[in-house]
Amino acid sequence: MTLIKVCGLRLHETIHHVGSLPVEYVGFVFARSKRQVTAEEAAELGGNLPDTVQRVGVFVNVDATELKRIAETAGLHVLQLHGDETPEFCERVKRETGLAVWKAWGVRGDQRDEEVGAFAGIADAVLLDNARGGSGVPFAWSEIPRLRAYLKDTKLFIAGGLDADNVGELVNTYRPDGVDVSSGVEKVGLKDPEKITAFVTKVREQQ
Ligand SMILES: O=C(O)c1ccccc1NCC(=O)[C@H](O)[C@H](O)COP(=O)(O)O
Repeated sequence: MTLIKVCGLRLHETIHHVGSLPVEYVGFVFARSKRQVTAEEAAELGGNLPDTVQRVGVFVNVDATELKRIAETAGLHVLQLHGDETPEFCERVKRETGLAVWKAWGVRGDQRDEEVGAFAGIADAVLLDNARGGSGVPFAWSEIPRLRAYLKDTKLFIAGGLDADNVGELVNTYRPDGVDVSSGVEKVGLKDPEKITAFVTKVREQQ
């Protein structure tokens, strides 16, 4: 089964809707973004989710002490690190928080793509994304098999410009462990319940 994460949630109505769907993860963005929430807001929003849905915090280059503080306040299960965090930092944060750590990797970003292999066996998952998080733009999916080979058994999530129209092809062709969506389930900057349902339905149809 393909795991599904819906990211960038900010409103109670959307949380209720996502909580009623077969979705495994919701993401709260703590990085500077139009989707940014505070730890307190995330705690309140996340408190309305069923226990089956794990809460993922999205961070860019935040120090370990602040990560811990936000994770505890917001009740996070997973830390998604979207900046220049090293494998050593991921390992330390995992040890100190006891939480799962996902490393986001901007395909064809500042680092050589081969370096993603350094996170294999350290991060609980690697999330391949466009060079900039939350951009709504896909990267070249033809890169997926090559990058996956560096990751060995580490879980692979795909993000970046996914929507109900293209996720079926992605899942069918590349069989990632999980998919992550944000812009593709929005309408005029807000999460759209119909688009979220269409996305989840499309992913589940591929099983
Ligand atoms: O969503 C943001 O605004 C954001 C800002 C800074 C760093 C990461 C961010 N999002 C991370 C995510 O997990 C998104 O779901 C992922 O990048 C996919 O976004 P999209 O292309 O909009 O579907």
